[in-house]
Amino acid sequence: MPFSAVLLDLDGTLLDTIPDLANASNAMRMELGLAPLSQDTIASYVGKGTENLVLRTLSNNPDGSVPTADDIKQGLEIFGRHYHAVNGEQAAVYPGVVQGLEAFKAAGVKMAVVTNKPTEFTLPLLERAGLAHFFEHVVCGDTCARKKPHPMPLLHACELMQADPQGALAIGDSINDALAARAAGMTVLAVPYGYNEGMDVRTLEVDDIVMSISEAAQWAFRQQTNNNP
Ligand SMILES: O=C(O)COP(=O)(O)O
Ligand SMILES: [Mg+2]
Repeated sequence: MPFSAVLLDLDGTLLDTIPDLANASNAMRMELGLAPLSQDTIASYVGKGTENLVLRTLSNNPDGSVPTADDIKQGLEIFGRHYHAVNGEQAAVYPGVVQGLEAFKAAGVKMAVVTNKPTEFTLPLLERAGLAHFFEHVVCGDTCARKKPHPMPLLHACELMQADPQGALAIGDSINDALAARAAGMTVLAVPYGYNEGMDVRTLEVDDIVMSISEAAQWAFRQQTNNNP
C-alpha cells in the first residue's frame, strides 16, 4: 500500500445524509413561512458547510431576496434544532464503505474523516452510523480556520496523523474535496454517487473516479503493484 493515510469526506462519500438534511432544511423553511424544496435541490446546496446550506436554502425564496446576516443566524439556530432531532435517522452507509474501510484498516493505513459538517453534528452521526471506530481523527467544518476547498483541513488531518500529505489519499464526492486535495498535494479519488453541488463528477480534476470506497481500496492497492512491478 503506497499510501500511509486515507482522508475520507463524509456527506455524499461515506453516508447519504440528504433525507435528514432535507427534513431539517424544510422544517426550517416551514417555520419561516417558506414552501419546502425537493431533496435534489437541497442536495445541490450541500458541500460547503452548514452556513452555506442555510444561506442557499433561504436564498431560494419567491421574491429572490438575499438573506441578511441576522436571517442566517436565525436560520442556523432553527436548522440546528431540527437537524439535531433527525441527524442519522435516515442516513444510510453507501454500499462498499464498510468493506473498503476494513480493507484499508487491514493494510495498516491510518484513516481520518475530513468533513465540512460542523463537529456537533459529525461526531454523533459517525457513532450512530457505526463508523466512528474506523477513524483515528475527525476534522470537521469548524475544526480549522478554513473549510474545504481550502487545503487546511486536509493538511491538519495529516499533521494529526503524522503523515506526509504527498503520501496521503483523499476520497470525496465534490469539487471541494478535489480542489482541497490538489492544493494539499495529495492523490485524490472521486465517487460518483454523492452530491457535487449538482455537477457531473467527471468535470472534477481528480486522479480517478471509483464506484465505491471498496473500489478505492482496490485502486490504492493497484498503485503499489504499478509502482513496484
Ligand atoms: O457539510 C457539508 O456541506 C458537506 O460535508 P462534507 O464535506 O462531508 O461533504
Ligand atoms: Mg461531500
